[in-house]
Amino acid sequence: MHQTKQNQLNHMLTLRIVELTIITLICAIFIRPLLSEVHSYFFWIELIDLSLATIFYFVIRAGFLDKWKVTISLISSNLLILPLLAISGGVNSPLAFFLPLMPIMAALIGGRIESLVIGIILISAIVLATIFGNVIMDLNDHVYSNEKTISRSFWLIITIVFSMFFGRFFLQKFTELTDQLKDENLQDPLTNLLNRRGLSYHLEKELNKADINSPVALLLIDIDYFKNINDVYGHDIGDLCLTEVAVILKAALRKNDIIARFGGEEFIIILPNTPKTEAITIAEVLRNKVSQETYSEFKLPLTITLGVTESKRENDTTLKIIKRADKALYKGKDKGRNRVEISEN
Ligand SMILES: Nc1nc2c(ncn2[C@@H]2O[C@H](COP(=O)(O)OP(=O)(O)OP(=O)(O)O)[C@@H](O)[C@H]2O)c(=O)[nH]1
Repeated sequence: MHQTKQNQLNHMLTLRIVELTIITLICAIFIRPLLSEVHSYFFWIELIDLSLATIFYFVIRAGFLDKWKVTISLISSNLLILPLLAISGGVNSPLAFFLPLMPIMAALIGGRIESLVIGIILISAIVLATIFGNVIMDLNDHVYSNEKTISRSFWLIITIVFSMFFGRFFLQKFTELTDQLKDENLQDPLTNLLNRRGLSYHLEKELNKADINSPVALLLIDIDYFKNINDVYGHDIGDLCLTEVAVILKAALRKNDIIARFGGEEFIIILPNTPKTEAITIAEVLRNKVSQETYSEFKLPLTITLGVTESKRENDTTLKIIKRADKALYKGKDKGRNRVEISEN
Protein backbone atom coordinates (compact mmCIF):
# COMPACT_ATOMS: atom_id res chain seq x y z
CA MET A 1 0.00 0.00 0.00
CA HIS A 2 2.73 2.43 1.04
CA GLN A 3 5.00 1.21 -1.71
CA THR A 4 2.26 2.08 -4.19
CA LYS A 5 1.93 5.60 -2.76
CA GLN A 6 5.70 6.05 -3.03
CA ASN A 7 5.59 4.85 -6.65
CA GLN A 8 2.77 7.29 -7.42
CA LEU A 9 4.82 10.11 -5.91
CA ASN A 10 7.90 9.13 -7.96
CA HIS A 11 5.74 8.94 -11.06
CA MET A 12 4.27 12.37 -10.41
CA LEU A 13 7.71 13.83 -9.68
CA THR A 14 9.13 12.39 -12.91
CA LEU A 15 6.31 13.91 -14.94
CA ARG A 16 6.84 17.37 -13.35
CA ILE A 17 10.57 17.25 -14.09
CA VAL A 18 10.03 16.25 -17.73
CA GLU A 19 7.33 18.94 -18.08
CA LEU A 20 9.83 21.54 -16.81
CA THR A 21 12.42 20.30 -19.30
CA ILE A 22 9.88 20.58 -22.13
CA ILE A 23 8.90 24.14 -21.11
CA THR A 24 12.58 25.15 -20.93
CA LEU A 25 13.24 23.69 -24.38
CA ILE A 26 10.19 25.47 -25.87
CA CYS A 27 11.48 28.76 -24.39
CA ALA A 28 14.94 28.05 -25.82
CA ILE A 29 13.51 27.38 -29.30
CA PHE A 30 10.99 30.20 -29.55
CA ILE A 31 12.03 32.96 -27.14
CA ARG A 32 15.84 32.89 -27.13
CA PRO A 33 16.15 33.75 -30.91
CA LEU A 34 14.14 36.92 -30.19
CA LEU A 35 16.73 38.00 -27.60
CA SER A 36 19.97 37.19 -29.40
CA GLU A 37 21.30 35.71 -32.61
CA VAL A 38 21.41 31.92 -32.38
CA HIS A 39 23.21 29.49 -34.68
CA SER A 40 20.70 27.32 -36.61
CA TYR A 41 22.46 24.25 -35.13
CA PHE A 42 20.84 24.98 -31.81
CA PHE A 43 17.39 25.11 -33.28
CA TRP A 44 17.69 21.58 -34.69
CA ILE A 45 19.42 20.16 -31.62
CA GLU A 46 16.83 21.61 -29.30
CA LEU A 47 14.04 20.40 -31.56
CA ILE A 48 15.43 16.83 -31.43
CA ASP A 49 15.75 17.17 -27.67
CA LEU A 50 12.19 18.45 -27.39
CA SER A 51 10.90 15.49 -29.43
CA LEU A 52 12.81 13.05 -27.19
CA ALA A 53 11.52 14.71 -24.01
CA THR A 54 7.93 14.70 -25.36
CA ILE A 55 8.10 10.99 -26.27
CA PHE A 56 9.65 10.28 -22.84
CA TYR A 57 6.83 12.25 -21.18
CA PHE A 58 4.02 10.29 -22.84
CA VAL A 59 5.74 6.96 -22.24
CA ILE A 60 6.03 7.75 -18.50
CA ARG A 61 2.48 9.13 -18.39
CA ALA A 62 1.10 5.93 -19.86
CA GLY A 63 2.74 4.14 -16.94
CA PHE A 64 4.73 1.77 -19.18
CA LEU A 65 7.91 2.27 -17.23
CA ASP A 66 8.76 1.05 -13.75
CA LYS A 67 11.51 2.65 -11.63
CA TRP A 68 14.37 0.77 -13.27
CA LYS A 69 13.17 1.35 -16.79
CA VAL A 70 12.80 5.06 -16.06
CA THR A 71 16.37 5.09 -14.78
CA ILE A 72 17.65 3.27 -17.84
CA SER A 73 15.74 5.73 -20.05
CA LEU A 74 17.31 8.61 -18.13
CA ILE A 75 20.78 7.15 -18.62
CA SER A 76 20.15 6.56 -22.33
CA SER A 77 18.70 10.04 -22.82
CA ASN A 78 21.87 11.36 -21.16
CA LEU A 79 23.92 9.33 -23.61
CA LEU A 80 21.79 10.72 -26.47
CA ILE A 81 22.23 14.28 -25.28
CA LEU A 82 26.00 13.93 -25.09
CA PRO A 83 26.61 13.67 -28.89
CA LEU A 84 24.18 16.55 -29.37
CA LEU A 85 26.22 18.43 -26.81
CA ALA A 86 29.41 17.62 -28.66
CA ILE A 87 28.21 18.97 -32.00
CA SER A 88 26.75 22.07 -30.38
CA GLY A 89 30.02 23.14 -28.83
CA GLY A 90 30.83 20.76 -25.96
CA VAL A 91 31.08 22.40 -22.57
CA ASN A 92 30.64 25.79 -24.24
CA SER A 93 27.20 24.77 -25.53
CA PRO A 94 24.15 26.34 -23.86
CA LEU A 95 22.88 22.76 -23.52
CA ALA A 96 25.65 22.16 -20.96
CA PHE A 97 23.65 24.19 -18.45
CA PHE A 98 21.14 21.32 -18.29
CA LEU A 99 23.76 18.83 -17.17
CA PRO A 100 23.89 19.69 -13.43
CA LEU A 101 20.15 19.01 -13.24
CA MET A 102 20.62 15.40 -14.31
CA PRO A 103 22.05 13.86 -11.06
CA ILE A 104 19.25 15.51 -9.04
CA MET A 105 16.65 14.17 -11.46
CA ALA A 106 18.21 10.71 -11.27
CA ALA A 107 18.26 10.81 -7.46
CA LEU A 108 14.60 11.79 -7.29
CA ILE A 109 13.42 9.30 -9.84
CA GLY A 110 15.83 6.42 -9.40
CA GLY A 111 17.94 6.70 -6.26
CA ARG A 112 21.50 7.19 -5.00
CA ILE A 113 23.16 4.69 -7.32
CA GLU A 114 21.39 6.08 -10.39
CA SER A 115 22.47 9.60 -9.45
CA LEU A 116 26.07 8.44 -8.97
CA VAL A 117 26.11 6.59 -12.33
CA ILE A 118 24.74 9.59 -14.21
CA GLY A 119 27.12 11.96 -12.41
CA ILE A 120 30.10 9.80 -13.39
CA ILE A 121 28.94 9.57 -17.04
CA LEU A 122 28.59 13.36 -17.20
CA ILE A 123 31.93 14.13 -15.55
CA SER A 124 33.70 11.68 -17.89
CA ALA A 125 31.95 13.31 -20.89
CA ILE A 126 33.00 16.77 -19.74
CA VAL A 127 36.62 15.66 -19.33
CA LEU A 128 36.52 14.16 -22.86
CA ALA A 129 34.81 17.28 -24.26
CA THR A 130 37.57 19.42 -22.73
CA ILE A 131 40.39 17.24 -24.12
CA PHE A 132 38.80 17.31 -27.59
CA GLY A 133 37.42 20.85 -27.17
CA ASN A 134 39.28 22.17 -30.17
CA VAL A 135 37.81 19.58 -32.56
CA ILE A 136 34.28 20.08 -31.23
CA MET A 137 34.56 23.85 -31.69
CA ASP A 138 35.79 23.41 -35.24
CA LEU A 139 32.55 21.62 -36.04
CA ASN A 140 30.62 24.58 -34.75
CA ASP A 141 32.92 27.25 -36.28
CA HIS A 142 33.11 29.42 -33.19
CA VAL A 143 36.26 31.03 -31.91
CA TYR A 144 37.84 28.53 -29.54
CA SER A 145 39.39 29.57 -26.25
CA ASN A 146 41.30 26.93 -24.30
CA GLU A 147 41.15 28.87 -21.01
CA LYS A 148 37.43 29.52 -21.33
CA THR A 149 36.74 25.84 -22.05
CA ILE A 150 38.80 24.65 -19.07
CA SER A 151 37.21 27.20 -16.77
CA ARG A 152 33.68 26.17 -17.90
CA SER A 153 34.51 22.47 -17.49
CA PHE A 154 35.80 23.14 -13.99
CA TRP A 155 32.63 24.92 -12.90
CA LEU A 156 30.40 22.38 -14.62
CA ILE A 157 32.10 19.50 -12.79
CA ILE A 158 31.80 21.36 -9.47
CA THR A 159 28.08 21.94 -10.05
CA ILE A 160 27.52 18.32 -11.09
CA VAL A 161 29.27 17.05 -7.94
CA PHE A 162 27.23 19.51 -5.91
CA SER A 163 24.06 18.27 -7.60
CA MET A 164 25.01 14.65 -6.82
CA PHE A 165 25.42 15.52 -3.13
CA PHE A 166 22.24 17.56 -3.10
CA GLY A 167 20.30 14.72 -4.75
CA ARG A 168 21.64 12.27 -2.17
CA PHE A 169 20.88 14.62 0.72
CA PHE A 170 17.37 15.33 -0.57
CA LEU A 171 16.69 11.63 -1.00
CA GLN A 172 17.86 10.87 2.54
CA LYS A 173 15.63 13.58 4.01
CA PHE A 174 12.73 12.47 1.84
CA THR A 175 13.11 8.82 2.91
CA GLU A 176 13.41 9.80 6.60
CA LEU A 177 10.31 11.94 6.35
CA THR A 178 8.21 9.34 4.53
CA ASP A 179 9.33 6.63 7.00
CA GLN A 180 8.39 8.88 9.91
CA LEU A 181 5.00 9.68 8.37
CA LYS A 182 4.43 6.02 7.65
CA ASP A 183 5.19 5.09 11.28
CA GLU A 184 2.99 7.87 12.66
CA ASN A 185 0.21 6.86 10.33
CA LEU A 186 0.24 3.28 11.56
CA GLN A 187 0.86 3.95 15.25
CA ASP A 188 -1.48 4.49 18.18
CA PRO A 189 -0.17 7.62 19.97
CA LEU A 190 -1.22 6.47 23.47
CA THR A 191 0.26 2.97 23.59
CA ASN A 192 2.77 3.21 20.71
CA LEU A 193 1.33 -0.06 19.40
CA LEU A 194 0.03 -0.35 15.84
CA ASN A 195 -3.32 1.34 15.32
CA ARG A 196 -6.27 -0.11 13.39
CA ARG A 197 -4.77 0.91 10.04
CA GLY A 198 -1.46 -0.72 10.93
CA LEU A 199 -3.31 -3.82 12.06
CA SER A 200 -5.23 -4.15 8.76
CA TYR A 201 -1.99 -3.75 6.83
CA HIS A 202 -0.18 -6.51 8.74
CA LEU A 203 -3.19 -8.81 9.08
CA GLU A 204 -3.83 -8.71 5.34
CA LYS A 205 -0.17 -9.54 4.70
CA GLU A 206 -0.20 -12.43 7.18
CA LEU A 207 -3.49 -13.83 5.83
CA ASN A 208 -2.03 -13.84 2.32
CA LYS A 209 0.98 -15.81 3.57
CA ALA A 210 -1.07 -18.25 5.68
CA ASP A 211 -1.86 -21.81 4.50
CA ILE A 212 -2.89 -25.18 6.01
CA ASN A 213 0.58 -25.86 7.36
CA SER A 214 1.12 -22.39 8.79
CA PRO A 215 -2.17 -20.84 9.93
CA VAL A 216 -2.38 -17.39 11.50
CA ALA A 217 -3.99 -17.17 14.92
CA LEU A 218 -5.71 -14.02 16.11
CA LEU A 219 -6.45 -12.98 19.69
CA LEU A 220 -9.00 -10.27 20.39
CA ILE A 221 -8.46 -8.92 23.91
CA ASP A 222 -10.76 -6.71 25.95
CA ILE A 223 -10.06 -5.30 29.43
CA ASP A 224 -12.85 -6.27 31.83
CA TYR A 225 -14.98 -3.61 33.52
CA PHE A 226 -12.74 -0.85 32.22
CA LYS A 227 -15.54 1.69 32.37
CA ASN A 228 -15.38 1.45 36.21
CA ILE A 229 -11.72 2.60 36.18
CA ASN A 230 -12.60 5.70 34.16
CA ASP A 231 -15.69 6.41 36.23
CA VAL A 232 -13.97 6.03 39.62
CA TYR A 233 -10.36 7.19 38.98
CA GLY A 234 -10.71 9.40 35.90
CA HIS A 235 -9.73 9.17 32.26
CA ASP A 236 -6.02 9.86 32.84
CA ILE A 237 -5.69 6.84 35.16
CA GLY A 238 -7.67 4.85 32.58
CA ASP A 239 -5.11 5.92 29.94
CA LEU A 240 -2.23 4.90 32.21
CA CYS A 241 -3.78 1.47 32.78
CA LEU A 242 -4.17 1.02 29.02
CA THR A 243 -0.49 1.81 28.43
CA GLU A 244 0.63 -0.51 31.21
CA VAL A 245 -1.49 -3.40 29.90
CA ALA A 246 -0.05 -2.74 26.40
CA VAL A 247 3.50 -3.00 27.80
CA ILE A 248 2.75 -6.33 29.54
CA LEU A 249 1.10 -7.84 26.46
CA LYS A 250 3.91 -6.71 24.18
CA ALA A 251 6.65 -8.00 26.47
CA ALA A 252 5.07 -11.47 26.55
CA LEU A 253 5.04 -11.90 22.75
CA ARG A 254 7.51 -13.53 20.36
CA LYS A 255 9.57 -11.53 17.88
CA ASN A 256 7.29 -12.10 14.88
CA ASP A 257 3.99 -11.64 16.70
CA ILE A 258 2.12 -8.45 15.95
CA ILE A 259 0.14 -6.43 18.48
CA ALA A 260 -2.22 -3.54 17.83
CA ARG A 261 -4.66 -1.41 19.74
CA PHE A 262 -7.92 -2.17 18.01
CA GLY A 263 -9.69 0.76 19.64
CA GLY A 264 -10.82 1.78 23.15
CA GLU A 265 -9.74 -0.93 25.62
CA GLU A 266 -9.44 -3.63 22.93
CA PHE A 267 -6.22 -5.10 21.57
CA ILE A 268 -5.56 -7.56 18.76
CA ILE A 269 -2.61 -9.90 18.59
CA ILE A 270 -1.66 -11.67 15.36
CA LEU A 271 0.34 -14.86 15.84
CA PRO A 272 1.86 -15.87 12.49
CA ASN A 273 2.47 -19.57 11.85
CA THR A 274 0.51 -20.57 14.97
CA PRO A 275 -2.29 -23.16 15.14
CA LYS A 276 -5.29 -22.49 17.38
CA THR A 277 -4.16 -25.01 20.04
CA GLU A 278 -0.86 -23.16 20.50
CA ALA A 279 -2.65 -19.80 20.43
CA ILE A 280 -4.85 -20.92 23.34
CA THR A 281 -1.76 -21.61 25.47
CA ILE A 282 -0.33 -18.17 24.58
CA ALA A 283 -3.70 -16.55 25.39
CA GLU A 284 -3.73 -18.22 28.82
CA VAL A 285 -0.20 -16.98 29.50
CA LEU A 286 -1.26 -13.41 28.60
CA ARG A 287 -4.42 -13.63 30.73
CA ASN A 288 -2.33 -14.78 33.73
CA LYS A 289 0.35 -12.12 33.27
CA VAL A 290 -2.21 -9.29 33.11
CA SER A 291 -4.14 -10.51 36.15
CA GLN A 292 -0.97 -10.97 38.23
CA GLU A 293 -0.01 -7.26 37.93
CA THR A 294 -1.50 -4.15 39.48
CA TYR A 295 -1.92 -0.89 37.58
CA SER A 296 -1.23 2.81 38.11
CA GLU A 297 -0.29 4.44 41.43
CA PHE A 298 -3.59 3.11 42.83
CA LYS A 299 -2.36 -0.49 42.36
CA LEU A 300 -5.57 -1.43 40.57
CA PRO A 301 -6.17 -5.05 39.65
CA LEU A 302 -7.23 -5.73 36.04
CA THR A 303 -8.29 -8.79 34.07
CA ILE A 304 -8.78 -9.43 30.39
CA THR A 305 -11.05 -11.64 28.30
CA LEU A 306 -9.67 -13.12 25.10
CA GLY A 307 -11.35 -14.48 21.96
CA VAL A 308 -9.12 -16.85 19.97
CA THR A 309 -9.46 -17.89 16.35
CA GLU A 310 -7.27 -19.03 13.46
CA SER A 311 -7.23 -18.37 9.71
CA LYS A 312 -9.32 -20.54 7.48
CA ARG A 313 -8.00 -22.27 4.41
CA GLU A 314 -9.93 -20.30 1.82
CA ASN A 315 -11.45 -16.86 1.37
CA ASP A 316 -10.58 -15.57 4.81
CA THR A 317 -10.53 -11.82 5.19
CA THR A 318 -9.45 -9.42 7.91
CA LEU A 319 -13.10 -8.66 8.59
CA LYS A 320 -14.17 -12.31 8.84
CA ILE A 321 -11.32 -13.39 11.13
CA ILE A 322 -11.89 -10.43 13.50
CA LYS A 323 -15.62 -11.18 13.55
CA ARG A 324 -14.97 -14.80 14.58
CA ALA A 325 -12.64 -13.66 17.38
CA ASP A 326 -15.23 -11.06 18.45
CA LYS A 327 -17.91 -13.75 18.80
CA ALA A 328 -15.57 -15.84 20.95
CA LEU A 329 -14.70 -12.79 23.06
CA TYR A 330 -18.35 -12.04 23.77
CA LYS A 331 -18.91 -15.66 24.73
CA GLY A 332 -16.10 -15.14 27.28
CA LYS A 333 -17.76 -11.94 28.58
CA ASP A 334 -21.08 -13.77 28.92
CA LYS A 335 -19.43 -16.60 30.83
CA GLY A 336 -18.11 -14.21 33.47
CA ARG A 337 -14.94 -12.55 31.99
CA ASN A 338 -11.23 -13.14 32.82
CA ARG A 339 -11.13 -16.14 30.49
CA VAL A 340 -10.06 -17.43 27.07
CA GLU A 341 -12.73 -18.52 24.59
CA ILE A 342 -12.17 -20.24 21.28
CA SER A 343 -14.15 -19.56 18.11
CA GLU A 344 -16.27 -22.46 16.95
CA ASN A 345 -15.01 -22.60 13.35
N1 LIG B 1 -9.10 6.14 29.60
C1 LIG B 1 -9.53 5.72 28.43
N2 LIG B 1 -10.71 5.08 28.37
C2 LIG B 1 -11.15 4.64 27.17
C3 LIG B 1 -10.41 4.85 26.01
N3 LIG B 1 -11.09 4.31 24.98
C4 LIG B 1 -12.22 3.78 25.47
N4 LIG B 1 -12.25 3.97 26.81
C5 LIG B 1 -13.28 3.60 27.77
O1 LIG B 1 -13.37 2.19 27.90
C6 LIG B 1 -14.66 1.90 28.43
C7 LIG B 1 -15.19 0.66 27.80
O2 LIG B 1 -16.34 0.33 28.48
P1 LIG B 1 -17.34 -0.80 28.02
O3 LIG B 1 -17.19 -1.05 26.54
O4 LIG B 1 -18.71 -0.44 28.50
O5 LIG B 1 -16.87 -2.09 28.69
P2 LIG B 1 -16.25 -2.42 30.11
O6 LIG B 1 -16.60 -1.43 31.17
O7 LIG B 1 -14.80 -2.61 29.88
O8 LIG B 1 -16.95 -3.75 30.43
P3 LIG B 1 -16.77 -5.15 29.73
O9 LIG B 1 -15.97 -4.93 28.48
O10 LIG B 1 -18.16 -5.63 29.43
O11 LIG B 1 -16.05 -6.01 30.70
C8 LIG B 1 -15.54 3.12 28.19
O12 LIG B 1 -15.80 3.76 29.41
C9 LIG B 1 -14.67 4.03 27.33
O13 LIG B 1 -14.86 5.40 27.59
C10 LIG B 1 -9.17 5.56 26.11
O14 LIG B 1 -8.45 5.79 25.13
N5 LIG B 1 -8.77 5.96 27.33
